[in-house]
Amino acid sequence: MIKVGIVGGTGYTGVELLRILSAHPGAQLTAITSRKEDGLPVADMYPSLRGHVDLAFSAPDKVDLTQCDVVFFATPHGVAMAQAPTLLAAGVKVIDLAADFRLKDQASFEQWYKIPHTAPELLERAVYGLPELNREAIKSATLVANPGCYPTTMQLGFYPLLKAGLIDAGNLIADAKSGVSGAGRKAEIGTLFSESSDNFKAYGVSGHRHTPETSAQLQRYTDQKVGLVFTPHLVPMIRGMHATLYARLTKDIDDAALQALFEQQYKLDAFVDVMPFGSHPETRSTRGSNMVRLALHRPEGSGLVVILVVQDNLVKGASGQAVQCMNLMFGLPETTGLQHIALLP
Ligand SMILES: NC(=O)C1=CN([C@@H]2O[C@H](COP(=O)(O)OP(=O)(O)OC[C@H]3O[C@@H](n4cnc5c(N)ncnc54)[C@H](OP(=O)(O)O)[C@@H]3O)[C@@H](O)[C@H]2O)C=CC1
Ligand SMILES: CC(=O)N[C@@H](CCC(=O)OP(=O)(O)O)C(=O)O
Repeated sequence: MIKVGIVGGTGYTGVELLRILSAHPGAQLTAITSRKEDGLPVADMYPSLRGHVDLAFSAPDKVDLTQCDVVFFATPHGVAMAQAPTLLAAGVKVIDLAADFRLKDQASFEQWYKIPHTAPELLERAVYGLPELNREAIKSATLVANPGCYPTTMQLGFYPLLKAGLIDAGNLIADAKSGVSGAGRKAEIGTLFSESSDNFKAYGVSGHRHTPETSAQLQRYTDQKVGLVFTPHLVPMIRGMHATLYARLTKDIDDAALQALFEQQYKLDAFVDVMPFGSHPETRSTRGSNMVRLALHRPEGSGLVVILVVQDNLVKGASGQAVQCMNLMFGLPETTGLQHIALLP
């Protein structure tokens, strides 16, 4: 059994890790930290886990995480970089759900995240944890940078077209919407019920930190200079993410060939569903599951291809993807513990 530690077990991605890992046949939950809930049984805070998780939260300084085989950081940016060096030196694998190791360039990290990077020597060692595009590297990784939720949708949608050289990489547009759980469990005015329900707004329009993350990753797959305009929006739902991606086609290709390109690309990927051409994937078709569903469209006379991508921001956008990486890092079948079917309605 893989001994698992979770730093930040009370947050939304932390409890999602608990939900998935408590039913994972190869994982043994060993330590779960919280600074505020030290000593509280996990199931007292989250009754859905009664009978499944019999551990209590521990203050981070009271647990020896070096006894674990892998530690997940479900914490704000800056926490994993402080603790990863010690854990890695002790032979513990680390999966960070935050952004500490996603950008290879320290200056870019510090510019976008507004905190100093305290472990820049680990940036090269970190492997970007998007299995569909980086599977082999993840298998031998000791430090994984789990992608952001929006970047997962953008990369999986644009990648086949970029790799095939079919689009103008300098003019990619992503218009994306997230449920409010994307902002985490911490108290903030913008996520109050009376602010976020019955309301709809864009944010981060002039610059969001997921733009440099996505551009840097997409740049690996094309010789053209990637240019991306990304606009996130907050929608009044709890879970779910919908990205509408636009790209200009630079080569002649018919609808059937476009569809075949995506089907061929993802035919071995259990968690990417290429829906029939012209479909309209719904966020609820991924709710609680590790699936990404996508569909292609060609608006009449526009010269554009539109890719619709949906996922659950807390599962494929965060904790499910992190467990998918863990499975690869420990030589388990990639789908282990991740085959939940989405909740409907
Ligand atoms: N929500 C989402 O959809 C996604 C989130 N992410 C990223 O995952 C990370 C976690 O997100 P989320 O679960 O939403 O966040 P939450 O705010 O819901 O939870 C944060 C957790 O971290 C703990 N924590 C906070 N500060 C510290 C600290 N200094 N040291 C140790 N533990 C700390 C908190 O518990 P306590 O205060 O008790 O210690 C809490 O358990 C973030 O970096 C986020 O950007 C990535 C993809 C999607
Ligand atoms: C709705 C909402 O607020 N979403 C978050 C993204 C969550 C995520 O993926 O975060 P990290 O890159 O920080 O890990 C945001 O836009 O900041």
